[in-house]
Amino acid sequence: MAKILMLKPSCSSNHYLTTASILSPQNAAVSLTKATMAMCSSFCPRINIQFRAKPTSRFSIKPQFSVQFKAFSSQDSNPPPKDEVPTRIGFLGLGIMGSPMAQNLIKAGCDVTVWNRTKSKCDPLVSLGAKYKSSPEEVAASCDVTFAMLADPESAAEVAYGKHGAASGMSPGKGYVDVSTVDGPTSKLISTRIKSSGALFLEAPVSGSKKPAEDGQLIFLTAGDKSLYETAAPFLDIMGKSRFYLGDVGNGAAMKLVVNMIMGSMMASFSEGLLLSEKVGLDPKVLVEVITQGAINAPMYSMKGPSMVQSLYPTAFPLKHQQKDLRLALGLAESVCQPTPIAAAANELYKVAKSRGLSDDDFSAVIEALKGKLDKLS
Ligand SMILES: NC(=O)C1=CN([C@@H]2O[C@H](COP(=O)(O)OP(=O)(O)OC[C@H]3O[C@@H](n4cnc5c(N)ncnc54)[C@H](OP(=O)(O)O)[C@@H]3O)[C@@H](O)[C@H]2O)C=CC1
Ligand SMILES: O=CCCC(=O)O
Repeated sequence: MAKILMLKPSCSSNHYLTTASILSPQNAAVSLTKATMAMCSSFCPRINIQFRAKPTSRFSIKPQFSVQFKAFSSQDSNPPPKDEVPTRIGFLGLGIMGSPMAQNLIKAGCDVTVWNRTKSKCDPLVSLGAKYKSSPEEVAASCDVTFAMLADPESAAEVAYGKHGAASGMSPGKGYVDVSTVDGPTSKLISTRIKSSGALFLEAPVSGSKKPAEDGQLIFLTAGDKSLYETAAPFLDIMGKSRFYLGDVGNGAAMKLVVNMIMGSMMASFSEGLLLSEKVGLDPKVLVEVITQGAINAPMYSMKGPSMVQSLYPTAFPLKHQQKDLRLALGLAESVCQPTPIAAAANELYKVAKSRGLSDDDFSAVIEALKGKLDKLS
C-alpha cells in the first residue's frame, strides 16, 4: 500500500521542517524526527526530487508500506539564513493554477500580496489573509519576490511590462518569477524588461495541473538568475514536489513546451483509440483498464479516460491552453528545423475543437473533434 509522506517547508519558521508524519492504514500519525529524515536522505542523496523508498526497519513502519517523499532542499541550494529570507511574496494571476498556488503560500504562513485582472478572484485569498494591490506595479513595489501565472505570452508580457506592469515596480534586490507557460522569446523579453530595473528574473513554468497545484505537487522547470532560483526555492517547495534548474532563460520554457507537445499528442492519440474501440464493439472503459496495466500506462489515461467515455470534460487544463502550447512548440521546432508531424496533426485537432466552442473545456474534450457531430451541442 502506498502512503504519502509530506515534508512541507514553512515560511514562518525554519524552511526545513524538523518533523513530518506518515499516516498508517489506521490513520495513526507516526512522527518522524529530523534524525529519521536524515536517514531517509541517506537512501537517496538527491533529495530535491520525489522518490519512493522501500520500507526498511529503519523507518520503524510496517513492511507493506512504501513511502513517497515530497522532498525538497538539496544539494544545489542551501536554505538561506532566516534573516535573509524574503518574506513579502507577490502573486499575479489567480486562474485555475494561480489561485491554489497562492493559497498554498498563504496557508504555509507566507506574507502574500495578490492581484488579478478580474478583481473578484482575489477575494477568497484576501479572506485567507492575503493583501491586495490594484496593479502588478504596486504588487512588485511592495514585495521582495513576485510570482506571475498568466494565460499566454501576450498576457504574461502585458502584466510584466505593460502599463502599470510589474517591471515599473521592480528595483535592485527584488525578483520576478514567471511561472506561466510561454515561448522562449517572450520569456527573454520579459527577462530583459525586468532586469533593466536591476531586479532578477527566473522563468519557472510548471508541469502538473489543477490537483497537483492544490496539493503542492507541481514540478518547476526553472531557468534564469541562479541566485533568484535559490531565494525562491523554499517557496517553490511549498507549491511543488520538485524543481529543475536548466540554465539560461528560454530553457525552462523550451522544456515545458516539449513536455506539453508530447502530452497534447498523447491525448489526441488516446481519443482516437477510445472512439475506435467503441466503433468496433469494444467497451472503451475496458480499453482504459487494459492501458492502465500495460507499458503505455500514464496517469493521464486513468484520470481522464473515465470522464471522456461519458463525454464529460471538467476543466483542469483548458483546451485553449493546450492548443497554445502545441502552437508554441511547433514554433520552437521550426526554429531548429525539427520535423514534428505528429504534433502538427494534433494541433489541427485542437484547433477544430476550439472552433466548436470547446476552448474552456478540459483539453480532453479534443475527442469531440473526432466525432461526427458534437453530442454536447446537439
Ligand atoms: N491549468 C493547468 O492544468 C495548467 C496550466 N498551465 C499554464 O499556466 C498558465 C495559467 O493557466 P490557468 O491557470 O489554467 O489559466 P486560466 O485561464 O485559469 O487563468 C489565466 C490567468 O491569466 C489572466 N489573464 C488572462 N489574460 C490576461 C490579460 N490580458 N491581462 C491580465 N491577466 C490576464 C487571467 O485573469 P482573469 O481571471 O481576469 O481572466 C487569469 O488570472 C497558462 O500559461 C497555462 O498554459 C501550466 C500547467 C498546468
Ligand atoms: O500545462 C499543463 C500541464 C498539465 C499537466 O502536466 O498535467
